[in-house]
Amino acid sequence: MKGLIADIGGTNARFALADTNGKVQQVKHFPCRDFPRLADACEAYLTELAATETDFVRPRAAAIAVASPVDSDDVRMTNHVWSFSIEETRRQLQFDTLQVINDFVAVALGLPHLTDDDVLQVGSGIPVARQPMAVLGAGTGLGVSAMLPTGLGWAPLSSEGGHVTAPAVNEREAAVLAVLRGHFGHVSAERIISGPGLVNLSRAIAELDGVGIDPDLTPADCTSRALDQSCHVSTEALNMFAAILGTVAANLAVTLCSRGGVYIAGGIVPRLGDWFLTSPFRQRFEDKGRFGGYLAAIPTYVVTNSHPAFVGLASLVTGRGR
Ligand SMILES: Nc1ncnc2c1ncn2[C@@H]1O[C@H](COP(=O)(O)OP(=O)(O)OP(=O)(O)O)[C@@H](O)[C@H]1O
Repeated sequence: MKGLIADIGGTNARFALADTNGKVQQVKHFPCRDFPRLADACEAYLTELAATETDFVRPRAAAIAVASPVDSDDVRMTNHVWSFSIEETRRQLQFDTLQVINDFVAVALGLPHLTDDDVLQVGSGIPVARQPMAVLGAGTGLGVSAMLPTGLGWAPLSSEGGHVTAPAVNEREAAVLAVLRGHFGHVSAERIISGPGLVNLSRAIAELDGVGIDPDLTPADCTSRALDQSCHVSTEALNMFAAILGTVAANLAVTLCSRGGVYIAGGIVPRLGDWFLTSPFRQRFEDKGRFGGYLAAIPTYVVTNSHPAFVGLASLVTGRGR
């Protein structure tokens, strides 16, 4: 029987079915804000499937990834208003089993299953087998995780690493961070490396330069204006986003000794296409003083598979985890 899998971010709820071989089918996206509760969004997906599939059988098992810490039955989304009890949701949706994990733990679980078709390498470096693999991804927030080798196979790392303090590597970044500190107090990496972070960067740069900025600027506006080079502020914001992502990724790599590679997922970087390959990201990744050579040997990849969390969730719901 197929299992239900879902990846719930701060903006989007994505659902699918996984068959017994881990094949992902019937992918559908819903905006989180259209539903009062997670259970309502799940029910809407199942109702849609029941209406369109002639041989539809309601799944008995589900694995759901959420963009928040999962350390008890009570789950509260970090970047959305939903909160829910896992057990109550299981009963409401009539599942025999409901596993709920952090969304980047799900992405990490999928890393050993990714193929060359699912990733695009940025810069040089060669992965070392059976060494930690790190992943971070900018979307509504900044997710972080890793797969760690153990004597019994791979183990995913639970992490709230998106909330580390944002690093500044030069005077200009320090000036931008000082502006943001004035607004937020503590400036986490997520305040910069995320969709809202792109807007924060643009506002801070405009404030420093004393120039006006579109009050309704969205993250997508910022990237499109940077990519078509129609706005200096957006161009600098996107370059700074890529550079600071490089520093945060390298900090993670040296912290975990992730010689198996560093993977960049999330909804933003894969949309940047070839621009990201020539962005300041990789140069900044290697810019680590005495550890520059260590980092130059570590490969970095953009995850181009559009649903990497589903790869991990499918392995979980079908019991095929490694
Ligand atoms: N073309 C784009 N350029 C930059 N940012 C974008 C673009 N399109 C969407 N975004 C931003 O990406 C964010 C949504 O990211 P994503 O698609 O990963 O959603 P999510 O899974 O709900 O997020 P998360 O898992 O981080 O909570 C929003 O902040 C949105 O404004």
